[in-house]
Amino acid sequence: MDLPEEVIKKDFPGRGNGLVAAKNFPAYSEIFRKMPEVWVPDSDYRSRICANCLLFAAATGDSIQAGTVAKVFSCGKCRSTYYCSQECQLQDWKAYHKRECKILATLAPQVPPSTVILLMRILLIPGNKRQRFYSAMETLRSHIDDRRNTEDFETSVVMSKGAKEYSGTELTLETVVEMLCKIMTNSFSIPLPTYDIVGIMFDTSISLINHSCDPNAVIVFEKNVLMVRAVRPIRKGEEIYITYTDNTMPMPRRKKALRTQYFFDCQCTACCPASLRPDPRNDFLCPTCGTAFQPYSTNSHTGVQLYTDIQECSSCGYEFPDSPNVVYNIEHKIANTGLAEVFDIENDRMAREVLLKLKELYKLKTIPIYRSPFIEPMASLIPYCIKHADWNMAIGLLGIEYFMQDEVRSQLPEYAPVRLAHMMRFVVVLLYVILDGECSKTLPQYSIDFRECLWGLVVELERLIPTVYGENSAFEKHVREKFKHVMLKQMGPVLARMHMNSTLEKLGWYKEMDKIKTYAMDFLDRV
Ligand SMILES: C[S@@+](CC[C@H](N)C(=O)[O-])C[C@H]1O[C@@H](n2cnc3c(N)ncnc32)[C@H](O)[C@@H]1O
Repeated sequence: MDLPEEVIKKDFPGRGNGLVAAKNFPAYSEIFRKMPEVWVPDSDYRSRICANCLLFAAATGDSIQAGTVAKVFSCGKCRSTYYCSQECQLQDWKAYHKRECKILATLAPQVPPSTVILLMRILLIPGNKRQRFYSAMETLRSHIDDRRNTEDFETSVVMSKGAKEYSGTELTLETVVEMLCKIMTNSFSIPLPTYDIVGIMFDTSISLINHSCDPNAVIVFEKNVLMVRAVRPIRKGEEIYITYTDNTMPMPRRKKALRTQYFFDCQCTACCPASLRPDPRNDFLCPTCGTAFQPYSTNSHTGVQLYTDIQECSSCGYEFPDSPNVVYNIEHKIANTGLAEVFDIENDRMAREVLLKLKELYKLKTIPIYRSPFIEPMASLIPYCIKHADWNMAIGLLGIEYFMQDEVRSQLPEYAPVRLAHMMRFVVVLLYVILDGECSKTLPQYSIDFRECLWGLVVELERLIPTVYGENSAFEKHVREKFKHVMLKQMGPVLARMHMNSTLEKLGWYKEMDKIKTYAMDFLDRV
């Protein structure tokens, strides 16, 4: 394993190997960057992404959002691996594809799951390189014994059998299964700046980064280059942590997800009883005065959560009628809605159902809008609104996300990549609203100047992108180009230049955005 010189491998009791900083890193700085050792696009994106550089060949509808290449073409032999240029094709051919191409061609038109292709790529590594790679994999955790007791283990065995057979490896099935378990424990997904997950990657040094629900680092991608970036100042010798799970979930759900997927009980600063502190991700509210209270305490050694025995609101004295089961009952109501499991809105009926459930939950007044399970379902409704050109609802939901969820949620400082993705989506919707000539028809009673809002959001995005992706990233370039195009088209060159030289405050951007905020709050009351 070639460990970047900015980090040192260290063994930590209870969590195994981890990476520590070899020097001080200021907040927002890059810790290191590297190309992962192996990566594979996800099945859904295979024909829309360059398998080598991971540039996104966008359909017209997507093109506003993602960095674009003109188009991708498929490998003439297997017809299931796509590239944006011959150069990329050649690079991938030499690195991996020449050994897997025949196999994929035989399997066509079926394409194995991306995890199986990744496993095959590893099994097919030739000669000396293979020896080095396998010995770097040696110490990684597989959790194979934990996995044996899970429902999915049979599927893993079937996948391993497939990879063993296709690749013709001489390794035993048991070894291949263990390798797959290592991949499952140590691989990471590849997000675009828009937060679409387009692939899976595996790298023996990145795998060493441990988890915290209060991380000090984040992984982002610029094409096929991975960057580990500090989101807080990190001192020399301090361990580097990223987050493995949806970090917006409340503590019991995070713990459960980590236990099921990664087989450990999280004792980070956000989960540990000794350091348990107010955390908006966990908040419940007093239904009378709206004061937030912390519902959980935890015995993290056994992984058992204990609910705080709440009898009355410490602020207004409201006596909870269902004390001492207040928290349990709220949790029960959340579970009954099934909202926590909503990640995609598949059809109109589902959209209506989700809206109805959101409404019922909101009416209870005990769960804040910035907390799960409001976040995911609301975010999933946004693409649905875009698809149906329901701009009133889209702007209501985006306003809630921008003002009431992203700003309040802990762990989401303004430089969090997901916040940039949300801002980008806001920009896209405002663009549609303006370009469709829908401006005047959208929320006329609030007299919002959507051009002003769009302009301000783009300026904010431009300011924040370098903190997340570094200077001169493709994402920044893309936003700038898009922004210039819109500015020129919508305002004319003279006006556009005037805007560029003014501050957001002078432009009244905040005033216009405030109108969206007011609308979003009204929207909430009407949900
Ligand atoms: C991607 S690996 C990280 C490297 C790992 N520590 C190793 O030695 O191979 C993920 C595994 O590391 C362990 N791990 C990661 N973060 C942890 C944490 N905060 N506490 C305890 N174990 C952790 C878990 O066993 C998890 O399945």
